[in-house]
Amino acid sequence: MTTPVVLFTSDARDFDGYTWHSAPTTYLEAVLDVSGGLPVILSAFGPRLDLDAVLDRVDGVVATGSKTNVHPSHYGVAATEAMGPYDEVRDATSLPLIRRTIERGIPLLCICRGLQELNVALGGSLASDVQELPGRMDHRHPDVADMDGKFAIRHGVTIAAGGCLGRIVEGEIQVNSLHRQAVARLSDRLAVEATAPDGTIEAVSVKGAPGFTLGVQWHPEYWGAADGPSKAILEAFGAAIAAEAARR
Ligand SMILES: N[C@@H](CCC(=O)NCCCC(=O)O)C(=O)O
Repeated sequence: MTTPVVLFTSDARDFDGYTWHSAPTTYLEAVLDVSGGLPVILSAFGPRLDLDAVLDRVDGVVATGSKTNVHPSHYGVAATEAMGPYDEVRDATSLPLIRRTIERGIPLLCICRGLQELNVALGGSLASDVQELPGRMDHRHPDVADMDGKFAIRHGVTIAAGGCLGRIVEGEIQVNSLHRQAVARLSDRLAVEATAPDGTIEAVSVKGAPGFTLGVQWHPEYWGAADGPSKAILEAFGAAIAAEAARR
């Protein structure tokens, strides 16, 4: 069987006089090493892209995390500087990519910003600085310099029984947390798959989706091989992309 090919979203980052279309290596390596997919990064050229031309050639899609936030104009809210930073070329690529991937039944894994994009792409909205909302935890990463500290496992989430995620992991699991935005109005096309103790939606799936579709607010890619639930999620995505490769 040929190796499944997995498409990754990219961020537009300015460095050394260029704009780079890039994705963090942790997501790429987790899919390569745990899910068994060949990682390919999609350029963030938005409407200039023929998405079907690339989706004809892949077996899965990953929408990665990012420090940047989905531009609030995509969910009917006026943008402020405090709600940034933004990456509008990423939005212009990821949001239609997510919708078309779901329509075509191609396996889709959305992580952190990716979950937020999934909700917005399907008509939902986001809340900013959730740590400032009454009764909510601080979901931002710890104020430390090292990446292992930033991505440390540090709060529980309760998995909804019998759902897409519930068939992969059960009960309560421990996860890392590096976000200041979260789902506000959940798209009516999404089902809640996990919640944090403060009620923050931590995982979703697409109701009636023809293929594997999972969004998680935490980062299974970072401890992909070492952490049981993370590995189970990546392996379940691996099974879905392998089946897609065999079908295609
Ligand atoms: N920007 C959004 C999404 C957060 C996210 O994707 N975090 C992963 C990267 C975090 C980092 O490297 O600092 C939000 O803040 O909610």
